[in-house]
Amino acid sequence: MLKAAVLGAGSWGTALANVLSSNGHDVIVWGRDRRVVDSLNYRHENDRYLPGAELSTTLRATDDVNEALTDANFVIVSVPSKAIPDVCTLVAPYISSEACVVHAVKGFIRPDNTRVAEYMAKALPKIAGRLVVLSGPSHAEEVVRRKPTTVVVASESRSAAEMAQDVLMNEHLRVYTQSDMVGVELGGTLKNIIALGVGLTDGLDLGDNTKAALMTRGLAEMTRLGVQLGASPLTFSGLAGVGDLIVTCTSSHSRNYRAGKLLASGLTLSQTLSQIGMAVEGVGTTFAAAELASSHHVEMPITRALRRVLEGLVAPENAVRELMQRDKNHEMEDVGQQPLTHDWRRP
Ligand SMILES: NC(=O)c1ccc[n+]([C@@H]2O[C@H](COP(=O)([O-])OP(=O)(O)OC[C@H]3O[C@@H](n4cnc5c(N)ncnc54)[C@H](O)[C@@H]3O)[C@@H](O)[C@H]2O)c1
Ligand SMILES: O=P(O)(O)OC[C@H](O)CO
Repeated sequence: MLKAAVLGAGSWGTALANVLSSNGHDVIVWGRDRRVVDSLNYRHENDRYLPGAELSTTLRATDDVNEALTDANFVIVSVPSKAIPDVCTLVAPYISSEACVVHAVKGFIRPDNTRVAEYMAKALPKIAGRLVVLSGPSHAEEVVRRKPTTVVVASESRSAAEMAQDVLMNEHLRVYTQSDMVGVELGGTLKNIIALGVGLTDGLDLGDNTKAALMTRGLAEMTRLGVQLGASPLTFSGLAGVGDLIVTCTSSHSRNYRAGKLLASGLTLSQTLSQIGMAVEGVGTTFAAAELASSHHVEMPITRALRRVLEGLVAPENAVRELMQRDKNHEMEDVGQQPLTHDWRRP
């Protein structure tokens, strides 16, 4: 049995803590909101973020980070990306250099557009070698109800990735290891842009062909940026790429997809975010990816169009029209596919 700490008492932190506790580990969740901490301790429910889901009765919670991290040799960080700098500062004095630290965050650190693992490795150098990224198609609402789910854990350290796999895996949650940390992190992060876009086009009733087009061409631009930032292109055809893209673009659980739909209904961005009331990582990620695309000279037309929609510079219908009217292109132009027939080799 491990002593595990989960930092973040939102939907994902709670669902992951429940997995660990159901697997027989001694788990304590740290949350900053006393009301949520009390709900976890006294009602075995997270009535703010996962109402109605019954949690393990051995799961404990605290608002004292020192208490959470004392003797913890397995730590999961599951707060929104914008909270990562503050959380790193807060935990730095207490986290053990022996701990295996898994981050389950899907976003960039603004304004520098740093990956979360990259940021954490610098902010918490003592755990850099034991850092793991957890990603993949996994809505907290389903994980907490034990629906069969698959995720990926990636690390530079094979033993850290395998420890995370052993500790988290059970008959409802299948955990794969990976060595491509950058790809696993970027797949889970960038798909949120496309889910926002699909929510918008579904909200405008543009149909299933449009959805398939956005998902497929979205995956192409996610992969292009990922490869420029050091990822393996193959990772984008795995769980952390296409797997997470499918679940986020097609599930009513997705906050990013729902945010897109609300925007299409005419709500402003701030009205949309306050109506959702939870992390909608795709918004910050759209700005981050558009900036990274421009500094790395990567073509990301969907991301660029969505950024203009979020800035209020173009109506969603017009953004779609502009995307459809882009210059003619070869589907595999950007991935360097060689022509397959003699005829294509003619100038
Ligand atoms: N919900 C899911 O199904 C799911 C699945 C996979 C990954 N994720 C990712 O997990 C991360 C966390 O998302 P979530 O879904 O749990 O969000 P959430 O909105 O459900 O909960 C966010 C939690 O973080 C806390 N928080 C916010 N700012 C904080 C700060 N400065 N210090 C401490 N705590 C702070 C909030 O109080 C809340 O408990 C996101 O990057 C998200 O993309 C979520
Ligand atoms: O609810 P979303 O849109 O933040 O998506 C949650 C997870 O990333 C799905 O894998």
